[in-house]
Amino acid sequence: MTRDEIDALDAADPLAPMRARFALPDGVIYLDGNSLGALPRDTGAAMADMVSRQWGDRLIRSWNEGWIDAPTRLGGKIAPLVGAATDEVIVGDSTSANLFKALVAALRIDPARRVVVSEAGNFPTDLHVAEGAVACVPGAMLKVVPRGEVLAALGPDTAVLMLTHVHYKTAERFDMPSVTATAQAAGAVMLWDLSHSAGAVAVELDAANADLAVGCTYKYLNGGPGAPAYLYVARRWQERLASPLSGWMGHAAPFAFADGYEPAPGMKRWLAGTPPMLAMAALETGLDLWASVDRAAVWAKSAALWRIMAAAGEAAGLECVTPADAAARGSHISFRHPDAHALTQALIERGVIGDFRDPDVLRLGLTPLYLSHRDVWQAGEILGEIVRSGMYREERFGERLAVT
Ligand SMILES: Cc1ncc(COP(=O)(O)O)c(C=O)c1O
Ligand SMILES: Nc1c(O)cccc1C(=O)C[C@H](N)C(=O)O
Repeated sequence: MTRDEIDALDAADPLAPMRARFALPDGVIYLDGNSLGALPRDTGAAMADMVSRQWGDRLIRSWNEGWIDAPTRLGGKIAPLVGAATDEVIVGDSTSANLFKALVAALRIDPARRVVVSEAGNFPTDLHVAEGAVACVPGAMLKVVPRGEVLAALGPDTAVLMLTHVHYKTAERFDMPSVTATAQAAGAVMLWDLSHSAGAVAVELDAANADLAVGCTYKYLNGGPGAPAYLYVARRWQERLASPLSGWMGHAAPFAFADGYEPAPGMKRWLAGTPPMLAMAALETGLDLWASVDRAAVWAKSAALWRIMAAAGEAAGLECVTPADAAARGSHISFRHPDAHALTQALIERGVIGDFRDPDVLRLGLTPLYLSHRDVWQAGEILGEIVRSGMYREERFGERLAVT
């Protein structure tokens, strides 16, 4: 595509005004919003209000002035982004902790079903937490198989199929309705990790008849580093499942201060301890940005941005490991290259921030809310220059960073 054609796409982009809602540094093209989303401009003021007024002035009274309901209120704001009803999503804890709660709860449904099935190469925390969860349930075990074998691995002993909807490394996307239906036909509960999906691609949990889902909010939802995660439990399961982390905030009457635990009705039972209100304030600002956004325009722009970067990668002779079919991928693009780490570092030196995923993947996140078509095109031009010139082989790009 020519630069004029790219600029015409920006001129017609209904999401173009959203960019001004983010504080992005000058001289940077940020292609890592799939790891840590950009800072919304309103977040600073919202945090200042949280600290000075809500905490400083209102003190403990703030719990009755919006704090105590934050987990369900924010869950309700995430619900439309994942195709759920507002009373099916709650915000709290990390994705890792929510995975644990969901897995143990699902393993307790039927003592004859003791196996958690997942994909080799799933995001590490999913597999690590599953290891820990099965160790807490007598007789339970984890079966990790290659991606193409997950459905064949389901059997009469399967309790849960746990998959990440959009793969963190390759951006491959599972077909949620058909995979869910296959898992359920085998008698298993389906647990989706939506960390790379929500705010990136259309997700319809209720329409897919999903059972359980988790996801993080610091990527496409722009909640800030370590922002609280969310948990979805389909309505039909809500009174049948209970959290193994039975903390007081999930009690039916926390302020009755009872000795015995009685789970709250609905989603509140999945809460454990006190919600982190400073982090909740930042997250709510990120979520509120989505209220006025035409989601169909986001999914369409994601596909358009992807095509621009795919063309640049192809022109540079890079091997793309992300599916070309828009329905079979998320909103990032990954290239395999033996010097992917050095390429990532060389790009960062030129102002294009992407990331490296071990052992050989250069990963570029394409966030439709704040990237223009021109940004992605320009990043593609820079990528081409770096590859063709071979400058990424220079010694200074050889040093491995602790966090990539
Ligand atoms: C698929 C997936 N699950 C989970 C996580 C992270 O979980 P946590 O927020 O608990 O670190 C990530 C990214 O960090 C992820 O990509
Ligand atoms: N959560 C992260 C962190 O605390 C440090 C560095 C990266 C992350 C990430 O979120 C990684 C991300 N989930 C990934 O897909 O690679």
